[in-house]
Amino acid sequence: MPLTTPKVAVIGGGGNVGSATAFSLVTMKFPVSILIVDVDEDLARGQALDINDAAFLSPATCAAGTFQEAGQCDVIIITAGARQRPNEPRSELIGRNYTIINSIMEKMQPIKSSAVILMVSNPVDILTAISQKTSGLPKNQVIGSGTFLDSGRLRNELSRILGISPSSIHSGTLGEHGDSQFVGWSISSVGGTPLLGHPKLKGVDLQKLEKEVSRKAYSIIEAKGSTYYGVGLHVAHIARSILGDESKVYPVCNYVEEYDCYLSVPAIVGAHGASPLPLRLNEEETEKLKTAAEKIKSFCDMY
Ligand SMILES: NC(=O)C1=CN([C@@H]2O[C@H](COP(=O)(O)OP(=O)(O)OC[C@H]3O[C@@H](n4cnc5c(N)ncnc54)[C@H](O)[C@@H]3O)[C@@H](O)[C@H]2O)C=CC1
Ligand SMILES: CC(=O)C(=O)O
Repeated sequence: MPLTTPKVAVIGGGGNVGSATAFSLVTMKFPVSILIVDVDEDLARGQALDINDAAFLSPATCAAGTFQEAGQCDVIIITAGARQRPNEPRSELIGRNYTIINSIMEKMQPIKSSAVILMVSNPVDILTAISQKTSGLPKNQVIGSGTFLDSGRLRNELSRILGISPSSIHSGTLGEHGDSQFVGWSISSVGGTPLLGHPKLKGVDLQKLEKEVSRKAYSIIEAKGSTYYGVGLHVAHIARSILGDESKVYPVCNYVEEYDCYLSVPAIVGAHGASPLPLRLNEEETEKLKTAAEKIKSFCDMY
């Protein structure tokens, strides 16, 4: 346990995802000082006051702050920027969010050398890569929420089919937090047994299931305009694993040397940021991962 209370900044914390993340951190009941930063300072102040009312029942505290203060936090969560319109792919947000993310990186300088940046804004894989370059932090200290949320969605669906708790199903979505994401079926298991042999999966259209999981955000955005509760809690769990150096394994967007690219594969998440685990996918899935890496790299090359 650190001797001083760790500090987390949520940049864009005035918005839906940022405030849901800050609120989730408070409900997780560990000591943390949360700083809400937003270009809309009134909104940031209002969210901080509201969330701090909830923090009364938790060891966490929440206040509004500046970009400079955010640069000195232990974990810097970035949720600022535009969100998708109905039916819009995440990758189309790059034009709107590239400038925003660069301006945030500039305003935070000098960034604390041991800080971990946790990107959430979309397109998350591309913005993670870009913010690593502009922040000047080592590659392992800049990560994105990646496909952790998609993996949660997948495990919820599998839980419904199998009648097994989602936390006991080891399966995940990999690659891009976007339309090219895919399920690592060949490395999925339950109770130490390969998932694909499970009798309750017989007759289940796995391709359809995979598609529904990858389209879940579109369905939510169509119905209510944006997604935020699910991502907020997933991001809070990633932040806690970093702050507490918990070494949890999550499929986050992290730098994978083999592909010279940021993309989601299972990684150990701790105070150092993230380090990818060796991955043994089958041939077809390896091809899908390569395709995802090429797609992400081709976008990054344009910026
Ligand atoms: N990675 C993931 O799994 C998910 C990512 N997202 C992404 O999160 C981002 C935010 O979405 P929402 O919270 O729904 O949008 P929102 O519009 O509710 O909030 C965005 C916030 O960013 C602030 N902002 C804009 N420019 C800024 C700047 N230069 N500096 C500081 N703050 C700035 C705005 O004032 C606003 O408060 C979007 O890019 C969205 O696509 C959303 C859900 C899941
Ligand atoms: C919006 C988004 O990226 C999601 O909910 O997956």
